Amino acid sequence: MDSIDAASPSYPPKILFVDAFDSFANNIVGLLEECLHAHVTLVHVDDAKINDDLAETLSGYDAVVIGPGPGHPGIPSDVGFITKLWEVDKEHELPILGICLGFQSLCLSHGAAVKKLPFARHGIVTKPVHNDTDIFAGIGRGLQATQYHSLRVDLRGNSSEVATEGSTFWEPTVNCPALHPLAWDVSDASNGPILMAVRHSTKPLWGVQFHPESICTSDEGKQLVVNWWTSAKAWLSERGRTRSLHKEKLTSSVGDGLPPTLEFATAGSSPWDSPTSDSSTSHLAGLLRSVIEEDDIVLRWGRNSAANINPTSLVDALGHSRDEFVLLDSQNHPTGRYSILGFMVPGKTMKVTYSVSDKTLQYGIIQGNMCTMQLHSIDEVWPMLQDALSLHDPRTHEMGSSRASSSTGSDVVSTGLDQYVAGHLPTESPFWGGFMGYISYEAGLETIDVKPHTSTVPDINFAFMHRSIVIDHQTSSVYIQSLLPQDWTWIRNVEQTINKLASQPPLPTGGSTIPQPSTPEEAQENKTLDQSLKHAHISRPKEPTYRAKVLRCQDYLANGDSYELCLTDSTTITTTPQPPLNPWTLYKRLRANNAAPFGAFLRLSHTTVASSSPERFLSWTRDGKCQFRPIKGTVKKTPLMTRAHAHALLASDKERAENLMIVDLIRHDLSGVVGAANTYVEKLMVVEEYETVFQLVSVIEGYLPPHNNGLARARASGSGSVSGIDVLKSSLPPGSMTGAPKKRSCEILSTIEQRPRGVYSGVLGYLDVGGAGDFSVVIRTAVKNQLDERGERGERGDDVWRVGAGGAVTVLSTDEGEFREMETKCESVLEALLMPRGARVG
Ligand SMILES: C=C(O[C@@H]1C=C(C(=O)O)C=C[C@H]1O)C(=O)O
Ligand SMILES: NC(=O)CC[C@H](N)C(=O)O
Repeated sequence: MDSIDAASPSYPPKILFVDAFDSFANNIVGLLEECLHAHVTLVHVDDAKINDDLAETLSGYDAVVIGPGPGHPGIPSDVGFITKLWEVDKEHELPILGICLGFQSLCLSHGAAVKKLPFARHGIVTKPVHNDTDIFAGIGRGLQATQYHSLRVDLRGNSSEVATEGSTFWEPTVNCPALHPLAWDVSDASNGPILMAVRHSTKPLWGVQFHPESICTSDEGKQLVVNWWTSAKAWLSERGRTRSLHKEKLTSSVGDGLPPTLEFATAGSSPWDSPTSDSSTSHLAGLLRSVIEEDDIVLRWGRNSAANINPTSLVDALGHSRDEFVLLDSQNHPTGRYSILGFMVPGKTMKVTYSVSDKTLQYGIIQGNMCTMQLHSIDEVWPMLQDALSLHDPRTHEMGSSRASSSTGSDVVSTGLDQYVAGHLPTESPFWGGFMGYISYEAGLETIDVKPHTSTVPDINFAFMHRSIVIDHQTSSVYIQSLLPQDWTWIRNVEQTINKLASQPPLPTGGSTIPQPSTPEEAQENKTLDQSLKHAHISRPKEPTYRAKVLRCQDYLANGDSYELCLTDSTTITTTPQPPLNPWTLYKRLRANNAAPFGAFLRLSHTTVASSSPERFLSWTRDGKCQFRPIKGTVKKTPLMTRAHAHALLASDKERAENLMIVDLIRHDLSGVVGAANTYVEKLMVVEEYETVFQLVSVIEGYLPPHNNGLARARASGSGSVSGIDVLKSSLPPGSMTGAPKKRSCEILSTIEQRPRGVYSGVLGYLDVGGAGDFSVVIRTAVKNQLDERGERGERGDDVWRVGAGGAVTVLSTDEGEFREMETKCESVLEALLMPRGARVG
């Protein structure tokens, strides 16, 4: 058998990373890659193959790192095969570093007790004391370390008689003679000293309770990892330990490779009865592509450079307000630069929906037959969407075009329109056409293998928009765009409408300075809206019930099952059929009273969404720059709440801890796809001001690696190069709506909330044919589903709107405080919907 000298400096270490389903694992992998240039293989604690053949697996590695995780090291399902690692025979022994749960498991297996802390430490940054030896050598006093734990290691074990043994901090106890304490947290008198690190006296085993990979752990965390590997290498060379080369790879399991079965919902002949002959193209993508008979995919577009148009006025002026359409409506914030409208075209637009509960995909061109496809999982949806987008990328066709005309490609003018601009696409426009719609929270749950409650709304709900209008509020430009052949008439009509609107006095744009409705029609619309809302029945979450749920969350937190739980609840507004409530008028009122950078109106496949979200989930540009903007930390605006006071409140341990946990979680989500080397935190916890609240916001960014970057690709999906859609699907549901670790937190929330969240807590936005995307987190939003649970219209025709709201529960929360926070968020929507336009104060 070939072997190599693992201790030789010329070989990068091969490290087996054992993940206990934590949401920080990829950050640790990144740290090992960065500090040690290590090749890291990530496996999960429940990996049956490794469990059965541990010794054999270990022979292919130089060292093992055991990561953090939810739960208790004494619970077999929480730690899986970790416990076996402490018992491997001498021949297969390897250096091991245990982090948090890994550390606790090491100590538990060597005689320590693991107990609940009186006050759990989640997202808290401490300065551990250490005596500068072993893996702490040369680290000095500068170490700041993030803690994420509810449990503590007690080297005195459970026995009270030995409580006085090991009375010095730095010596082993009678119970754990093999464990040498290396560091302590003595910052919190109510908890007393908490053990922060140990090493084994004879075996190459180390453990740390804190998280060296956290964004708030100082650079000394990296030094600690380097020190560990130096000691590990010394042990390996002393042992003459070599790893065998034929064990280089552990392959992850792949699907069964069966194609999905295709059925048609409607009997009889369909123009698309058979899937496309090109097997690399899905039927969905082929069907959509067949709408455009031309050979070339071309974006016809024009720009009006002098019109900062109100998008809602444009919808009204174009006469679309009662149709199905999607508006992404940005107001009042630098992040809300673009508003985007996507319109449906009979016989052309494709609708796509996916349902998590029966795993069916439905798609078809509107006014044509719908196809139903039974899928094995949601994983099959993404490549179909990707395919459809790629087939419509105008860049792949533009160069071969012979009909190039305008050399400027700029303003639409009244002559020369019957040509298209080739070789010159509007690169400043972030969307050229493509899918617009949402992905529900439950769809996100399916991606992380958590059983969802059955929801009545479609879980993926998109339409492929050939026609779109992009308004750049920063430059006051409007892009009118169509991927349909010979669509200049539409473009010209829109242009004329815009010119007409631009020549009118400006309409209100939102915010507290809004005047009363300016046109008689609008006044009438609002009057009718007031009448239908007058008899609306509002059912809010009950305070005692919600507060009890907060306390239940805190029980889970205290037990170590989660570090943060984003608890939510739902308020319903039921309106009577007469007079019918016009959702579009309702939305216009919402945006006027609660202006937001990621507002949206969507009417698509039986679902209506009126959103005033302040939060971007994820955006990515065509050249691959990804951005997450999680919000965590909320302070209500009142006349007495100054900016300075809000800053002070948002600088508290509680708010910063909430935010930190999500930043680390999102670094993990993003780096799992693009690699840690391409992931960075652009802004850490800055205060932003919105219509009714101050929020604490962080910005995490990264770059999609160039095509065929093996490392990132291998971790993402195992095939092809990575795209923004890979980042999107790997980051659902949004971390700011779940808590950390994501999977366990979602399972807990599902048992506490006992209902689906639906569109709320999902993401809403677009996937562009040129490869860009932008999605908000669906919060501060009202959602109406036209159908009841049986998929039928309710008997009396009542409309039920749901407004979800919640907040992150940590051990530092109070049940009353959390109830008030949920109420504040919910009321920001309810008041905006129910209050006459412009009546908001403060
Ligand atoms: C849960 C909601 O908001 C989320 C929770 C926040 C928090 O805990 O501070 C802030 C913004 C959102 O990520 C909501 O608005 O309903
Ligand atoms: N981050 C962790 O690994 C946490 C370990 C354990 N679940 C605790 O809460 O103490």
